[in-house]
Amino acid sequence: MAPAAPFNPPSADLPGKPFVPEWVPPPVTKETHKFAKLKSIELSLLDSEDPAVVDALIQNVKTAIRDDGFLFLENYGVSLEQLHRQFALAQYLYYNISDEDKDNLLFDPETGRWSGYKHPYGFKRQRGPTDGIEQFNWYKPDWEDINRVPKCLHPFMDEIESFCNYLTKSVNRRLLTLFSRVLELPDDYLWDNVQSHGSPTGEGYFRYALFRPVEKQTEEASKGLRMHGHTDFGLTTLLFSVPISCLQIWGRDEEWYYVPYKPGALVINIGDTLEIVSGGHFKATRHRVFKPPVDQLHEERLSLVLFNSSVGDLRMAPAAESPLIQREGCVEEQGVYKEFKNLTSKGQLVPTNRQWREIQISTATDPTDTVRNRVGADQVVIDGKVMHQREYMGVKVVLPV
Ligand SMILES: O=C(O)CCC(=O)C(=O)O
Ligand SMILES: [Fe+2]
Repeated sequence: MAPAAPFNPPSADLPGKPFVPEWVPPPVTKETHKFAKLKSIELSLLDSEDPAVVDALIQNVKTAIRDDGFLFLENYGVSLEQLHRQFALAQYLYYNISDEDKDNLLFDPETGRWSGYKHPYGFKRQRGPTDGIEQFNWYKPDWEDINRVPKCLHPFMDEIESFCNYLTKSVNRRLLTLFSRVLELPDDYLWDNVQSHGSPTGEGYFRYALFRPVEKQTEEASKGLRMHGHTDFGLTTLLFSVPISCLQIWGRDEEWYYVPYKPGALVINIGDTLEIVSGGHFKATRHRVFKPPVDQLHEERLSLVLFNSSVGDLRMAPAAESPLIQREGCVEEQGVYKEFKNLTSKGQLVPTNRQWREIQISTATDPTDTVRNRVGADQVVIDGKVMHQREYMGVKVVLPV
């Protein structure tokens, strides 16, 4: 393939841009116990003129996503300095956002759209117990109307928008090429038929999140959980590897493992859509956010995330044209693909992508909710393990706690 152009953002020093203090990565944990060993993929190898190199790359991707459902992505075209500038902007946001913007731009997740500012009092618009998580999320309307963005970020929207355009239209597009090739489909199959378009994040969204250390009361109520075990509902999620270790991944041995810090790397999650479109060959990544190891308990954690979403009106189904699926059939051992297949085989319509996304956002529960998070309410015991069980539009979702 023609070599992909590296990220070339607008300058940080244009006239009128306020000074933004550097982001200094906090110290890495000394803890090594219960850390995952993730496979790492170099995206730049897709440009190689040697077909053997490209074949080996596709094989590596295939193994990583079929075995683990997650991988590290490196050499994708954004330098560490460019990335740290985005973390500096996220940090700047939380030092400078006004109370007026916090009120005016407050999210309303009950609409199914997690757009705007999330206060640190839980996942509902009304304030609940403190969870210490602040977020700003850009959806399509937030890209189109500057008044939906905190004022302190207005001078930097050129950089933020160009970052998201690069992540979506270069990094994610190349990533989808790798996945299309694993399915033995044309390079742009997933990009053209499944990925949503029309804004810097399509119908997906981009997030600047800040996790502050929590009080004892919050920690006790949530048992250290900051976000429930879940799978992302979209196509792929691009998470930036961060020094404060809170993100955990559910291993094949049914234990949680922290994702280690790899400076500059992206952690790639497979979303529900990709599990379904691949007929279960790719597993949606089961992950959660948990308190960090003891030596990081008092640190603030910034997290930047790009959620790539499939076309909203699409009813997800396996890509029947995939030679891999035709040859090997679908893989039904677990997960959302199996549940969708059950519905289809009963002659029922599966949710559209937008419905699937919006129902989960609008009914999200808090890790601090001691009424919902117990056996008999949202939890069940399966084979001696406590699992979180929800049902969305007739689709049962069972996830590790
Ligand atoms: O902040 C993180 O590392 C993960 C967040 C996450 O999983 C999500 O928002 O879906
Ligand atoms: Fe997630």
